[in-house]
Amino acid sequence: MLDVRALNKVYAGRGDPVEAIADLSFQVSDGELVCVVGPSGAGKTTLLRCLAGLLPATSGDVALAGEPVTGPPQGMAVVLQEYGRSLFPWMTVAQNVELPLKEKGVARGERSRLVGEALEAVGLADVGRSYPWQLSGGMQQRVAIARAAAYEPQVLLMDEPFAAVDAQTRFELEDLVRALWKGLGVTVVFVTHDIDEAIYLGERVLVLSARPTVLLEDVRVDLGAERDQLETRGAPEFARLRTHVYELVQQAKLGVRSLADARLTHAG
Ligand SMILES: Nc1ncnc2c1ncn2[C@@H]1O[C@H](COP(=O)(O)OP(=O)(O)OP(=O)(O)O)[C@@H](O)[C@H]1O
Repeated sequence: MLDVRALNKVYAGRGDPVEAIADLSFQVSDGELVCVVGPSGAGKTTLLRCLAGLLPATSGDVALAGEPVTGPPQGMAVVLQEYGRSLFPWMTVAQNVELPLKEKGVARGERSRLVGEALEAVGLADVGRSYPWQLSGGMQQRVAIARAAAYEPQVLLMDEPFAAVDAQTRFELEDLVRALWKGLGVTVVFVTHDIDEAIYLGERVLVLSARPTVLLEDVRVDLGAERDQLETRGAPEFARLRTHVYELVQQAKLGVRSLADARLTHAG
């Protein structure tokens, strides 16, 4: 579904050029949920923006379902951290969710059905007529997720979407993403700086090096399809994965740029 080959991104501004991404190649299959972690400034947001067609690559290719991504493709939806800025305050919740469907050319009756279903799916069936600013931060982020879900994208890109909500809400939203992912069969790429979140959510975790970014390891997460905040996070395999990914990120911060060079003190 997503094919990233030899992606390189250099920001060439007025000052010295900044090489954010050195060389990244990976694939995401149809219906997979892949998380991306790495040290701060590792180029995670840059990668997501290149995937979304919001930023041109300096070299290399990104393809969505075999088609090169040269601008924002129809089949993608993006959810960002700053829900406050991604919803229009003068539109009701339902109008916010409906807007991309209008732009897509979906007929009125179908739009109303999709908006209703999406708000229902995120547990906000009752607030369609409210305005975003009347809702809590967690609820606003649910609206942003409902808007992405209603659009029925092939690929959903999420950039630290839960960084600004409290821990309790964050757990609920993580379970919502897993439920929507399963329900919609959508392909998800989820960027986070939170290692536990990446492991809890993902089927794979891509661990990035520090800038300029390369892929340190593509870690497979075998925690089963059904995940539970208490049970899954308490499982020995979760602890093993967390230790492994934590060590990799620490090594990345020290400048390690390949798995072969990483000094991992814990087995596995
Ligand atoms: N528009 C820009 N012009 C120049 N440099 C930029 C620009 N945007 C990002 N960078 C630089 O590219 C590098 C990667 O930034 P990016 O925001 O992608 O990292 P990140 O991994 O998402 O960071 P964080 O985890 O802190 O959110 C950083 O060194 C950043 O300063």
